[in-house]
Amino acid sequence: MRLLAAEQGLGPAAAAAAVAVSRQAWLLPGRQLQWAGLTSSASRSAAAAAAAASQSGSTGGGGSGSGGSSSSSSGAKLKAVPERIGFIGAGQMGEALIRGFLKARVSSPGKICCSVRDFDRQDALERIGIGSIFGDATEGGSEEVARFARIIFLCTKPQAMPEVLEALAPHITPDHLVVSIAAGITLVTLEEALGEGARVVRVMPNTPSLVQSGASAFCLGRHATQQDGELVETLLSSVGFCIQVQEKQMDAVTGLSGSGPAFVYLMIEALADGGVAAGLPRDTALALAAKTVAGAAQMVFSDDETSVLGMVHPGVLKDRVASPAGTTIEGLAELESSGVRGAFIRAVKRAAARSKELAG
Ligand SMILES: NC(=O)C1=CN([C@@H]2O[C@H](COP(=O)(O)OP(=O)(O)OC[C@H]3O[C@@H](n4cnc5c(N)ncnc54)[C@H](O)[C@@H]3O)[C@@H](O)[C@H]2O)C=CC1
Ligand SMILES: O=C(O)[C@@H]1CCC=N1
Repeated sequence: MRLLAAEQGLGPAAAAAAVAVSRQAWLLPGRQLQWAGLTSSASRSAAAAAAAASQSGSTGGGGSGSGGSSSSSSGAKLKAVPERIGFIGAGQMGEALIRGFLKARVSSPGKICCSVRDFDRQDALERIGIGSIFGDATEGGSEEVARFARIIFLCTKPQAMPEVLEALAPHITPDHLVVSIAAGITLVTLEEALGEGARVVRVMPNTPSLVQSGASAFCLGRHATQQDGELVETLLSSVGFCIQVQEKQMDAVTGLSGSGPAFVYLMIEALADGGVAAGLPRDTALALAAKTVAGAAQMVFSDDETSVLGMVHPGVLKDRVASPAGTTIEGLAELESSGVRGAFIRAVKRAAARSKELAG
């Protein structure tokens, strides 16, 4: 059994560092995950997640420097990506990624271009310093993006993808890497639309990427190289946790971590409502609710004698909160009798099923 840092006579800072080191040792790169369905790169990503959680709030700093290295959300040094990056569509998720990349300094405004359809998007991008803003992707924008950038993120709605892919296809060369974040749109659809040999990666990010706390999964197309995978991993790791999965798992990822932030916001809102109902002012209730959710999530990545792969089972943590004949068990009983557990399971399954439907 490992000695706790405190038992070794270390102060709080050294103790924290020792815990981080022991966690990293537990999650050494290359350590094989035992869980089914996760690829080997998952072990690197799980280590990043554990480290990220142990350093909550660390973001790699603001600003928009270029070149050199940057910090991932885990605090690890990342190389800034030298390739120019294009975005086709920059709404909620596209802008979250752009802002996240800039905050992490993995790219810089001069190395990013966007094709946008609306004036409000153009204004929003200009405000964060993006200078190369082209028009609608179906009206010349995609050609300009392909000329400017070697990595092209497709960030339009799935329903808009057929026309976007059709407009982009003639301009894709073997030098381009195309990264789609569209829910449901499969690698085969992307590859067939973009033409033989197109290097494609399918990603499912989520909006907390904006604050370097994203959770993303990706899978590689037939012609994407290992370097392409590493490049995408570098970009996604700069804005949070990232894991490589098999494509057949992407709908489940979409239902869980893609849509999941909305489910959690609903939970935070409801918790805050409960606080108000119990007598708290709204702002106090909301702050307590959100901090409770963030802290509870962080605890899953804490290191103790029960942790596996840097994670403590939430059931163990739940039991530690609930005192015999106390307050928590009363609340838990209410949640269970209301079917909340089943509701979350069904919500993820339904969102995953919708992702599959979007494939067409
Ligand atoms: N919102 C989220 O939390 C997540 C979204 N996604 C995926 O990201 C994609 C975008 O979703 P959102 O950002 O939520 O949608 P959004 O509607 O906020 O953004 C899409 C943007 O694409 C633009 N657009 C549409 N057609 C265009 C064209 N021909 N040329 C240039 N721009 C065009 C729209 O004007 C809009 O600004 C979707 O495919 C979705 O499945 C993936 C993960 C999470
Ligand atoms: O709601 C949607 O369809 C997108 C995909 C995942 C999150 N938002």
